Amino acid sequence: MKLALTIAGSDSGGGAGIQADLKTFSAHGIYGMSVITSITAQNTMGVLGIEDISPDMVYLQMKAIFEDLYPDAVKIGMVSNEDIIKMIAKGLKDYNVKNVVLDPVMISKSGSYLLKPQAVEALKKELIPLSLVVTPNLMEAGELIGKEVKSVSDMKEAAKKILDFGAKTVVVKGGHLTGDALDVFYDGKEFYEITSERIDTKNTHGTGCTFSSAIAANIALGHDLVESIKRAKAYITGAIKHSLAIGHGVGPTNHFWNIEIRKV
Ligand SMILES: Nc1ncnc2c1ncn2[C@@H]1O[C@H](COP(=O)(O)OP(=O)(O)OP(=O)(O)O)[C@@H](O)[C@H]1O
Ligand SMILES: Cc1ncc(COP(=O)(O)O)c(N)n1
Repeated sequence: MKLALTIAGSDSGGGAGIQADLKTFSAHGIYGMSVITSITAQNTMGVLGIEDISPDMVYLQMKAIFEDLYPDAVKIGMVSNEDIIKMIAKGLKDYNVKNVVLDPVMISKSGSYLLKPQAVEALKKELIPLSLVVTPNLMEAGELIGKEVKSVSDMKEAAKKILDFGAKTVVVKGGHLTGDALDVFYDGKEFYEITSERIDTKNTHGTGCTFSSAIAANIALGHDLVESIKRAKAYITGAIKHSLAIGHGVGPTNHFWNIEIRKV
């Protein structure tokens, strides 16, 4: 059995964060574990409140996992504040963690800050250098490099700059562009454009969480990075295609679409 860990925030509505990550791990046949950084009261319409977990408790969760159930890959999502970021970086170093997928979550689709704006520098300094792959969307890439990212050539320029912060590789996600859903992967040598059809739906809550945890799941399964990203892209495209029109706002991605039972 392969093991994967998500270090992220809880989404009570089940569409993003820890809940999306664990569903993604399960759908890949992987045993999922979690380190919760923050609890959000959230649904498809928005975030009602956020309560961060203490940095010591974040570290203790990491200790509990790394000293007993060492994961094959780790995904990091919402990290909320500078003290939590520093504690996660300490844990990753103390336990010599290598296969880290960092989704630099900053603002929810509904507009709430999931990372304090003043903590962006800590994220850059402490967590990016410990990551195998960083997966910013257009806005996050822009915040990281201090310049708007609006086109495929901007995405390539951003990927290069993010590599300079110490990431080993980067995927800049183009989910918020128009046209095909095009992401750019850069490994320091080659650029890859990863493209799928754009699905016409408003129900995209949790797409970034699902994509990054699918990359981690495929790494845990033993695939190389390019293959893991390709498989994760196929997975997120299916999860958006079958997304759920539930709740009154932006519905979530769906993880269990391939088994259908129909009375005939
Ligand atoms: N409508 C869509 N159709 C197909 N693929 C999409 C669509 N929207 C996003 N994607 C893909 O989903 C993945 C996640 O990208 P996106 O840019 O939505 O991330 P994100 O903004 O970080 O997500 P989140 O807001 O959940 O954090 C990318 O591979 C992107 O290309
Ligand atoms: C706990 C948590 N983590 C991440 C997201 C980002 O997802 P989205 O941008 O789709 O709202 C979220 N809303 N909540």
